[in-house]
Amino acid sequence: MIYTVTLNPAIDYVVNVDQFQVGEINRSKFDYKEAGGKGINVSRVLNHFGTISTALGFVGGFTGEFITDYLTSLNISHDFVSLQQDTRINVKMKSESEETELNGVSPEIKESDYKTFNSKIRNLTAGDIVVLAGSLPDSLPTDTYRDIVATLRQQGVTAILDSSGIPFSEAIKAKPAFVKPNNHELAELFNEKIETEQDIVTLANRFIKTLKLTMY
Ligand SMILES: O=P(O)(O)OC[C@@]1(O)O[C@H](CO)[C@@H](O)[C@@H]1O
Repeated sequence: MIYTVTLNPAIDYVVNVDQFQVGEINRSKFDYKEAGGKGINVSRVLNHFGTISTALGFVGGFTGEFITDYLTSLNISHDFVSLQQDTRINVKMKSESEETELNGVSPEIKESDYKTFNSKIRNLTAGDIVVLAGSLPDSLPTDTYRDIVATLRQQGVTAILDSSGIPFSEAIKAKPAFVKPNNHELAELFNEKIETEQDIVTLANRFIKTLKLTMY
């Protein structure tokens, strides 16, 4: 069975304006809301290609309800832990030439919430595949992905990771089966600048060599 984990999901509020102007009233010409967060997006794409997955993570409040209703309407199975505080709202402002994003504050994950989530992770078994994707909520420690990956590996579960910053550099120590750093994440990991395609290749090779991981 495939599972996706979105510890920090969001309602993505996508707003289209002609020319975004800072400090002015910008009027949307077309907008919509959808369930977002990188793990949920993986579940949506898998669903599009007819592959079943279950979305795990945390949702809360009316925004959390929007997310579960949205996934249910697409026939995507989900088993989130319910939080007291609202799931965040991320605003994606699309203008003619560029996109500006404003990602909201994550709700608090209490110790008891995390325990409930962790017991779901501990119930997974050999042969299962888990995609862990996106940022961590502020209330979770930066080694959270590392712990999850280590637990999954012990259980014979394949862990796939797409994250960034310290949570990513910590998690790769637990050796997930697959990772997918983009150019910014690679540069951040090695504290280097990427200016050319060759820089990407060089850092990617260094990454593969030093960490003995598979990269796509
Ligand atoms: O704040 P994070 O977790 O890094 O990213 C969250 C997010 O920006 O990533 C997805 C893909 O862009 C969106 O659906 C969502 O709003």
